[in-house]
Amino acid sequence: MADGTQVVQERGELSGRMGTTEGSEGAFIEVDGVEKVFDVRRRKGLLRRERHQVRAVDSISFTVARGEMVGYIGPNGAGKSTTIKMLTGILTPSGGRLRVAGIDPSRERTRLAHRIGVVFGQRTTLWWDLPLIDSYKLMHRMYRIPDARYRENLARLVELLDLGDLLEVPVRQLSLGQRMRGDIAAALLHDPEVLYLDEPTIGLDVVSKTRVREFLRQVNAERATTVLLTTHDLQDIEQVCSRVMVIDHGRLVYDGALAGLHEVGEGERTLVVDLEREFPPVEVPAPARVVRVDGPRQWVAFPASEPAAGLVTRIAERYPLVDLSVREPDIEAVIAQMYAERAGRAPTQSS
Ligand SMILES: Nc1ncnc2c1ncn2[C@@H]1O[C@H](COP(=O)(O)OP(=O)(O)OP(=O)(O)O)[C@@H](O)[C@H]1O
Repeated sequence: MADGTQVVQERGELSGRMGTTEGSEGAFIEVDGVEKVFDVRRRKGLLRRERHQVRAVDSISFTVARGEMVGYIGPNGAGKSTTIKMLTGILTPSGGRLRVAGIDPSRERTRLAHRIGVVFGQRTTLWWDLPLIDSYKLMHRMYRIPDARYRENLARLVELLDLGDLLEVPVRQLSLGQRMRGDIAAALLHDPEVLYLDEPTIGLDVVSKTRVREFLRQVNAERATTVLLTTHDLQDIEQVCSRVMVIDHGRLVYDGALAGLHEVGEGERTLVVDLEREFPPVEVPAPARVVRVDGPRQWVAFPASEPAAGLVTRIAERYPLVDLSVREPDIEAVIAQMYAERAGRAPTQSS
C-alpha cells in the first residue's frame, strides 16, 4: 500500500493511518463520526405504508486541510451527495460532528454560504431565462460582494473560463459545457474558501472537461481554494486531485493517494464462514488471511482472481463449518469498471 493511504478492508475496520491531512487543528473541513439516517415510508400493498430507515452516511470521519484538492467517489447511492449536502448545511447530520472553517454548517448556513461555493453538475444555480451576466449581477448583490472585488473576480473568471462571448446569452441557450463554465464562475464570484463540485464534468465533451480541470488546478494554485470533487470520471481525480476518498454504502472505505486505488482495484473477495463455535482465526494459506472474527463468524479475504473452492475445502476439513458465503468486492468492481471505461474498453454494464 502506498504511503499516506488508509484502506478499510472490511466495512468499519481501519487498517493503516492516513498521512495526507493535517491534524484536526489545521483542518479546514472536519468530519467526525458523521451519520445521516433518512426515515422513509414505503408503500406495502394498496393501503399500508411501512416505515424504515436508510443509513445514507454511516459514521464517517475525515479532515481536509486548507488548499487540498480531494476527490470523493463511490457507486450510485453510496452517500456522496448526502455528505456534500451536510457540508453545505442543506441537510442536518443525524449524528457526529461537522465543521467547515470552524462553522457548524446546519446551524449557521447563511454565514457559511459566504465562504463556500457549490456546483451541482446536474442542476444550475443560474437564472434560466436571464442572460448569464444578470445572474452574476444578482449574485453580486446576494453575497454583498464589494464592487471592486466583484469586477476584479468577474474579469478574471471570464478570462479563465472564456465566457466573454456568452455573457449576454440567456442561460437556457448555452450548451452544457458553456453552462457548466458559467456555473463554476458563479460559484467562485464571492471568493469562497472551499468549492464543492458534484459531477462538474458530467456530459461534457473532452475539450470542455479538460478546460474545467485546468481551471480548477489554476484557481487552486492562485487562491488556495480547497476543493472537494465528486465524480464518476476518474480522470477528473487523476488530473485535479492529490487525494481520493471512496465511500461505499455510507462508509469511507479508502482515503489516500490515487495510486493506492490501483491496488485496491485489483481486488479481493471475502469468504464469510460460520463455524459451530468460536475459534481463534482459522489457518489459511497466504495470501488469504482472516480480517475479522466475531464470535463463531470469521471473514477471510482472498484474491478475487482465485476460486473460493480450495479455501472452503481447507476450512471444512479442519473446522466444523456450518455455513458460508462469498462477498464480491463491491467497490473494487466499481473502480475496475471506471478504469476499464477510461482505458476505452467496452463497459461491462450500463450505468
Ligand atoms: N431525501 C432522502 N430521503 C430518503 N433517502 C434518501 C434521501 N436522499 C438520499 N437518500 C438515500 O440515501 C442513499 C445515499 O444517497 P446519495 O444521493 O447521497 O448517494 P450518491 O453517492 O450521491 O449517489 P449518486 O452517485 O447516484 O448521486 C441512497 O440510498 C438514497 O436513496
